[in-house]
Amino acid sequence: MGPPNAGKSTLFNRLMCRESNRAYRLGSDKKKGRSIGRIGYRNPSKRSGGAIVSPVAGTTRDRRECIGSLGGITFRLIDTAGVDGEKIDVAFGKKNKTSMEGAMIRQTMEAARVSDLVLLLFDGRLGITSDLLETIRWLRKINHAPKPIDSDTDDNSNSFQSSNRHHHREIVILANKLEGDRWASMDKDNVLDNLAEISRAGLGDPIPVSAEHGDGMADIAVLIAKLTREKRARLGLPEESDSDDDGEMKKTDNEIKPLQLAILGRQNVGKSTLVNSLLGEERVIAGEIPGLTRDAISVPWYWKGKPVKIVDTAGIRRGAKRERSNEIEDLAVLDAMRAMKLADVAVLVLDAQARNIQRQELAIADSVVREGRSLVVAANKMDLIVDADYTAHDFACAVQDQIEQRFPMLRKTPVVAMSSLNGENVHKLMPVVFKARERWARVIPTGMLNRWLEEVVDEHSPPMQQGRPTKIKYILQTKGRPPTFLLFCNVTELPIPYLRYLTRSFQDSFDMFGMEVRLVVKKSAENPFSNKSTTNKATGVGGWQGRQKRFVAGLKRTGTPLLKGKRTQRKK
Ligand SMILES: Nc1nc2c(ncn2[C@@H]2O[C@H](COP(=O)(O)OP(=O)(O)OP(=O)(O)O)[C@@H](O)[C@H]2O)c(=O)[nH]1
Ligand SMILES: Nc1nc2c(ncn2[C@@H]2O[C@H](COP(=O)(O)OP(=O)(O)OP(=O)(O)O)[C@@H](O)[C@H]2O)c(=O)[nH]1
Repeated sequence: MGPPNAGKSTLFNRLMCRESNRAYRLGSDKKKGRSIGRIGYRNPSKRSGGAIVSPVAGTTRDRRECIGSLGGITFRLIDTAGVDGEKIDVAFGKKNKTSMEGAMIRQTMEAARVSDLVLLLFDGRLGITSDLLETIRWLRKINHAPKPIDSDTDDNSNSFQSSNRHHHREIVILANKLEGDRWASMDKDNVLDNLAEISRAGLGDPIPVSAEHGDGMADIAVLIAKLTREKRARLGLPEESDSDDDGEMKKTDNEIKPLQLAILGRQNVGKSTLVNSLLGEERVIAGEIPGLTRDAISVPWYWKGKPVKIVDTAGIRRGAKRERSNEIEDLAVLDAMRAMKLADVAVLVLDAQARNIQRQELAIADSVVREGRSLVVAANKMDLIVDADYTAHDFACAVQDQIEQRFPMLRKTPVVAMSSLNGENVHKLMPVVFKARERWARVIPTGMLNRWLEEVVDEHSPPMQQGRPTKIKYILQTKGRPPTFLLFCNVTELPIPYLRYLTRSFQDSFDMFGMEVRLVVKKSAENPFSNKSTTNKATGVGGWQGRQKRFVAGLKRTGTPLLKGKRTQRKK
């Protein structure tokens, strides 16, 4: 926490535990920049997955959370928006400001409320400013506010119930940007003049640190270790052993994997409003200013007892519409695309007032399926459609038609028409999302697949190639998420229209809409399971039955037996 531009996000990124925050375990930004496809961004920047860092004051808006780690201790880490005099006036009701200012301070206040330790950062090179002093006064006031039921016991639910238990938060002041010997060599008059004020606040001397260079992290580590020990003693927990936190992490790994849900769309279509409506609280900042959301905010949540990680993302404008020099917007789009790549299901939010799906939205839909994610469309702001002849159903059909024209494989993509602002039909979204994930991850029994193949080939056989009949002998699912199949044929390729026919028929038969169905053609002289000579003489198990057994066992074990096998062979 601290004034704008103090280096809070830089410190957040430094303390972020990349191991535990899997969302950030991808390769280099440069590499991902290439695969983003049509949406693209101009500046991959130096950042690799944390909060957006920029010299522009007021970059961070939402409260961003992750698991932090320092000195072997893991903890919940929160980045907040910069606090200045104006926002504090808003907080105390002295000034009526835009909903954005008010929402920013509410989010920051909530972060302070749920924390055991507040690291109050300021730019040590500037000395102590009036903004910092005001922030200190404000923090002292909220320091004695009730703390919610211990966040340790409530980490995943995100529902901070209030308790009457008063809790003292430790506030520590960090003088940032003092790398190397800057602190020792700087003229501290300005700082010392104001130290008395800080002392009066009972906050002790500032600790010189450099978030960018990592100086002073040992001091923060000692502080966190001390607080952790104290908290354990308070809660009556045994002394921490070295492996304790690792154990906790492993336990979390083994729990049911949450559904990763990314909320995507153009600016101002109502993504944040939808997230808040689903969560039933003002968790992210929503408002009429376009481009309000910047960081992709991931919120753990339970829907009907099922874990979900919902990610609100920045609105995506077409590259051409973005200002050339707007690095923050580029970074925000990059973050949104990263969230999409990690999602199981992506909800594309549209503004129903536009009547037609926009080119940019089609580009987002295209990126979602190219990345192998499952797509659901939310037609928002239906309350603003006053035309009685134009119903939610009409809109849903129009959207489906337009998507189909551009991307035939995306026909019948599920569309939910709703109004996030008044909550109408919002409850219909999550069942559709869960169904979409279930289908996307589905593994279809080989027998069922081959019966389907026989039927479709009987109905419409593949065209001859080079005067010879084309034979599709067998089909196997090599992978789910997205569904991927291997077609064993007597040719290396099947004509695209025929592949389309197979895909359409497959989608109709297995109800797999809103995702790419990947059909890979493999030339094979024989049906892979008809070779009886593979019988193991020792066990007597073999032929196609043995192969199929091993295949199914492999599929259960890894989900991608064939691809894995290939990879291993290459490595050798
Ligand atoms: N020299 C130096 N610069 C730093 C250090 N920490 C952060 N910065 C720079 O300060 C600028 C602001 O950093 P941010 O982390 O975005 O600051 P913030 O407090 O999150 O800013 P807001 O989002 O505006 O509240 C960036 O240009 C950083 O590179 C540091 O330790 N030393
Ligand atoms: N009438 C109406 N207004 C809505 C609805 N959903 C959102 N809004 C309004 O649309 C505006 C934008 O909402 P946000 O939720 O901030 O939109 P966003 O897509 O997150 O915007 P960015 O942060 O710019 O990407 C706000 O003024 C909302 O009140 C809706 O269902 N009906």
